[in-house]
Formats: sequence, structure tokens, C-alpha cells
Amino acid sequence: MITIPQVVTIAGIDSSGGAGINADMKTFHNQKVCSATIVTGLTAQNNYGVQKILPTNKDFILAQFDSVFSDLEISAAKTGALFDTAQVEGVIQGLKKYKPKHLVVDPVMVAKGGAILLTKEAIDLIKDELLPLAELVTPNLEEAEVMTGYQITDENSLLNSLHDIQKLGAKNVLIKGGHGQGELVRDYLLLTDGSVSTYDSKRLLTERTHGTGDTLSSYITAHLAMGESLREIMPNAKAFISEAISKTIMVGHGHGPLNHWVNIND
Ligand SMILES: Nc1ncnc2c1ncn2[C@@H]1O[C@H](COP(=O)(O)OP(=O)(O)O)[C@@H](O)[C@H]1O
Ligand SMILES: Cc1ncc(COP(=O)(O)O)c(N)n1
Repeated sequence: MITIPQVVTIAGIDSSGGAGINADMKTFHNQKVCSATIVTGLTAQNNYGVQKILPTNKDFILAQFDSVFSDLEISAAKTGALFDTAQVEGVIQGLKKYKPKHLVVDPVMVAKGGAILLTKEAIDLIKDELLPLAELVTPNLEEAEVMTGYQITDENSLLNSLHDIQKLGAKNVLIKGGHGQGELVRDYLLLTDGSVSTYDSKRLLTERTHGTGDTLSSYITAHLAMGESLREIMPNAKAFISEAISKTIMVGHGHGPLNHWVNIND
């Protein structure tokens, strides 16, 4: 008998396969954890953008929670695109009922092509009620600005944002630097103990970055399920995302998908 860590992604499906639940499952499979899915919505989407969205309703989200948690031994969960207040309410209710040991909240707001994946009202609910449940929240620069209500213009405002987002209730905060500028992409991690660590990688000059945030947060979720600490996980998470971006696969147009077959131990 082989025991494999079990995780769940609570997010939306991307019809083109590159982001959302699709990216999560590929990352989980790559990292050898078994993943269940709780679908918050379907998207008609490709690498040019999102053409249509069909959110699932609250009852159906809760039904999926009951199905998954009454059977699998879930040790870590992550959330992705949650669309609107009904979906966020369902997810909060489900998480409060089943209390997974580790919870990563990726506050997905806008797709790479510019489509809105979260309403303003839903953002408020996430800030008020979902973040206090999170072990880690992983905003990109724009998402961090929306959460705090002020712009990140320099290192100082970035550090303030980390602390202000932690005050909303998330134990640990990772602000990702993919949308920044300069030769390096720097991610900032604020831990519960108040320490800040930075993780740098070479900025890869490509627009084929569909699903980078999903892939990074899934990688972290997989390794939390394995019992590793965020400090142990982050250097490998950055190496994995850099490999997945740089070993380009030519699929679709525009913001093409990542290579989820990479192995950073090769
Ligand atoms: N062009 C890039 N080169 C290297 N790493 C990148 C690049 N873009 C994003 N990343 C990495 O991918 C992860 C996701 O970052 P980001 O793109 O900011 O998030 P999101 O997909 O949520 O907008 C981060 O760890 C970031 O450092
Ligand atoms: C269903 C779904 N979930 C999340 C994203 C964000 O992905 P990206 O990393 O490209 O911004 C997306 N485009 N679609």
C-alpha cells in the first residue's frame, strides 16, 4: 500500500487547460500528491482571454465539499478564482465545516488577458472572512494594492502592504513580483514571527505566463501537505515556476501555458 498526501483545489476550470484547476492538478500530479477538486465556476477561456464565465452555485459548492471531505483525507486546500459573493460564501462555509490543516488563499482577481474573475463585493468578503482562515495568502502586486487600498511604489510600501495584509488575518503573506519591473522577479514572504524573506529569480522575458500564480500556489500547497515549512518550500517553488516558464511549450497563442512536465531535480 502506498500512502499519498491528499489535497483539494477550490477554484475555476479553464477550458484551454493552462490556468485555474487545470494548472493546479498538473502541478499536484507533478509533485506526486493526489488532488480533489471543488469547482467554483467554469470559464470559456483561451490564451487570448476569458470569453464567458459560468459560476457554480453555493449549494453545489457545499455538496462538493461534503463529497470530497467525507471520503478523502485532505491535509491541505487552496482557493483560486471565486468569482462572486455566493461562491465565496459557499467556500467559507465549507472550510469552516471541514477545517483543512493547511489553507492557501490565492486571491485571483483578474486573468492575464484582463478579464475580471472576482467582484468588488466578493473581495470585501474575502478580506473579512476568508483571510482569517488562511495559513498563507498569495497576492500579486495589483491584488495586494486592492487589498490594502494603496499603491505599491517602492520597497517601503511593499513592506507596509505585507504587514497590512497580515493584519487582515492571514498568518503568512506572500506578495509575488511577476508584474513588477527589472531584471529580477522578487517575491516577498512575511511569516507569522514578523520576519520577511525575499526570493529572487531571473525575469524571463516572455508573455507565455498563463497560470503562473496558480502553479506557484499549488506547488506550495502540495509541499505544505507533505509537512514542509514555507521557508523550506519557497526556494524550490521559485525554481519550479522558473523552469515551468522557461521550458516553453508551444500551445495556443497569446499568454500561452506553462510546461508542467518539468522536474527541478533533474
Ligand atoms: N516573467 C517571469 N519570470 C520569472 N518568474 C516569473 C515571471 N512572471 C511570474 N513569475 C513568478 O511566477 C509566480 C507568479 O507570479 P505573478 O505572475 O506575479 O502572479 P499571478 O500569476 O498571480 O499574477 C511568482 O513566483 C513569480 O515570481
Ligand atoms: C479559471 C481561472 N483561474 C485563474 C486564472 C488566473 O490565471 P493567471 O495566472 O493566468 O492570471 C484564470 N485565468 N482562470
